Amino acid sequence: MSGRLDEFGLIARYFRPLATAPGAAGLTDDAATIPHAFGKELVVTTDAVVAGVHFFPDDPADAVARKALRVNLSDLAAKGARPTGYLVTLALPDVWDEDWLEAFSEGLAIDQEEFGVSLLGGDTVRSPGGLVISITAFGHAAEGHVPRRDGAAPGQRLYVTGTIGDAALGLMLRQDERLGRLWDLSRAEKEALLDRYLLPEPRVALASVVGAYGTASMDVSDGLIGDVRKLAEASRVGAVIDAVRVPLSSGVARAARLDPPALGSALTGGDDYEILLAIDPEDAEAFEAEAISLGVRVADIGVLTEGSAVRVERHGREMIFQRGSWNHF
Ligand SMILES: Nc1ncnc2c1ncn2[C@@H]1O[C@H](COP(=O)(O)OP(=O)(O)O)[C@@H](O)[C@H]1O
Ligand SMILES: Cc1ncc(C[n+]2csc(CCOP(=O)(O)OP(=O)(O)O)c2C)c(N)n1
Ligand SMILES: [Mg+2]
Ligand SMILES: [Mg+2]
Ligand SMILES: [Mg+2]
Repeated sequence: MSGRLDEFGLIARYFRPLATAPGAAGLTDDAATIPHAFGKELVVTTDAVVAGVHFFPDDPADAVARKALRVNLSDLAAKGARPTGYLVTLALPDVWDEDWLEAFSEGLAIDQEEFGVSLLGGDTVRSPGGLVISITAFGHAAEGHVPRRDGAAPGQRLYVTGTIGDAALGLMLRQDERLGRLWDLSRAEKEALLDRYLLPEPRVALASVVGAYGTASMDVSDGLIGDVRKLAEASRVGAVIDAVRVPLSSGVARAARLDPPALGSALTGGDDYEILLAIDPEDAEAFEAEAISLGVRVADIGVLTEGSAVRVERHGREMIFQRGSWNHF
């Protein structure tokens, strides 16, 4: 069905109701404003999601919208920032559907409520190719408490939040449903993996704790092993990761037992949107206690070392990976 609304009708109907912040000017102006917050740092990030690359073209529109927003909130949380607002650029295929757009804007509305953010503006254009959604998100962090990727030092511990590999195995299940039998997954485990792929859970609740304790931090989007390498390289350190300590959900743990290559996929597949951070050993106990009090599971998966080698061990043996993480090219 071809759209009946024109560009501006579409913006007014589906996006204006989301522009709740005064600085968004009801989406009737050339630019938005963000008020200054004393003692805070304005943190900004952008990530695009593309049909066929980051999600399946037939994924529900509300989930696509929420994924596009959440991958950005994940980057903010990794920098110790709570989100405040965001811009959306929507490149819509020639043929679009009002039901799709309505579900898309409803998805954004749900997450605006959940994470306390407002739409600030954006752009809507026609795409002769596939659907592309680019979001730029803004957040505030306490001044001087924005952990970068380059702050880790030898002797510090490496922590990761949540569980790793659910989304990557969820994606593999989407691509080949027979894997569900090979991995002997229950219905609930299968659903959990598929859900994690469809809808990441950014660790927004942990932002201030990450800012307070992280000496270096990043979110895990491309794959744990490759992302550890990025953090280690930025910090000019090496690392030893104990694969046995990497937290796995019950579905991923069983898949890894029954089908050993699934462990490699979990550790390198990406789409986790968990936070990887370095912590001074003296702060480890306090950090763990604060994370637990916020309901976020954190696990010590290894140590940062002198040098530049990133080694992954399992029961004392080195694990070798063909690829440590996703790469677009
Ligand atoms: N086209 C671009 N123009 C400017 N900066 C870019 C571009 N693409 C990526 N970057 C920057 O390169 C760095 C790495 O990007 P990326 O791997 O996408 O980070 P993340 O995984 O946190 O989204 C980031 O600082 C990002 O802002
Ligand atoms: C249909 C589909 N195929 C493959 C993937 C796997 N995948 C695509 S991009 C990506 C990495 C994360 O995306 P990227 O654009 O690199 O985000 P960033 O690292 O910039 O946050 C992964 C694991 C997917 N999510 N969906
Ligand atoms: Mg990016
Ligand atoms: Mg990131
Ligand atoms: Mg990436």
